Amino acid sequence: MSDPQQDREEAIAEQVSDAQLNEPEIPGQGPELLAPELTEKEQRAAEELFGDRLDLAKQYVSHLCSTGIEHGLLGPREVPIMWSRHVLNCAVLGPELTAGTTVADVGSGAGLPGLALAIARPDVDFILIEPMERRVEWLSTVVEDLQLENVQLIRARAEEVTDEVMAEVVTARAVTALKKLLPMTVPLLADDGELLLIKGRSARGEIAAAGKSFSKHKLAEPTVELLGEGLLEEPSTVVRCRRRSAGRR
Ligand SMILES: C[S@@+](CC[C@H](N)C(=O)[O-])C[C@H]1O[C@@H](n2cnc3c(N)ncnc32)[C@H](O)[C@@H]1O
Repeated sequence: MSDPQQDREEAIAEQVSDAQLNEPEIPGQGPELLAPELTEKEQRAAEELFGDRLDLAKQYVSHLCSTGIEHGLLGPREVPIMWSRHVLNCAVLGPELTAGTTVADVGSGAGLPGLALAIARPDVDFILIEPMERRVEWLSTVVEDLQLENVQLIRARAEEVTDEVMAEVVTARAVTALKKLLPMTVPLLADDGELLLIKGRSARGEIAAAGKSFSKHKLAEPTVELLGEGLLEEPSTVVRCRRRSAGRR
């Protein structure tokens, strides 16, 4: 039987895929649309997660809702839910990060979660890995416009940069199912590093389907956590998993 939540997640992944490029604009909702107003609840969450960098987050959302849609990175239907479903949903990982560490975000697309987190956590360095030229160009424009000094962009597939990227945390959202995602993300992790993978209710099913992949990749048992409970209308489901350090392998 199909899982409605999983169906919805797949729909989001599709909406942010290239197919969206060819989708006709919804009448009256063209790329000229400004960023949506925050609801009261979103405002509270955004203030807590972005603090004094909320204006930067608003600029990012404006980019997503205008040039991001023009460039086909997201679909116009995402505009009303840009804060809740996308930016806040990603920014809830911010408090989980440690100052002075490096985070690699695999398959950043429109910067989710990488850019949302780089805005929320200027004390953490981010490496955004994205193979598609058009997306990297857009990311580069936004990083420059927002003057983010803690972001490095790499145009490549994650598998191509295992020799140059080593991060304490690797993030990913809507890239692929865990079984395929582990071989893409684990080689970028430092010893004792941690995967923080934004998933939906399909998380436990994906963990089961990944079977022995976790131990094969020298990972500890994964946990499924809800982040942003009480803060977001819909908390984010995150699969957290630590790489065992060399001494403990
Ligand atoms: C559906 S989009 C999701 C984008 C973004 N993470 C989000 O949640 O909106 C998947 C992204 O993963 C990228 N991608 C696919 N395979 C990849 C790989 N092997 N290494 C890095 N990125 C990859 C695609 O180019 C695309 O931008």
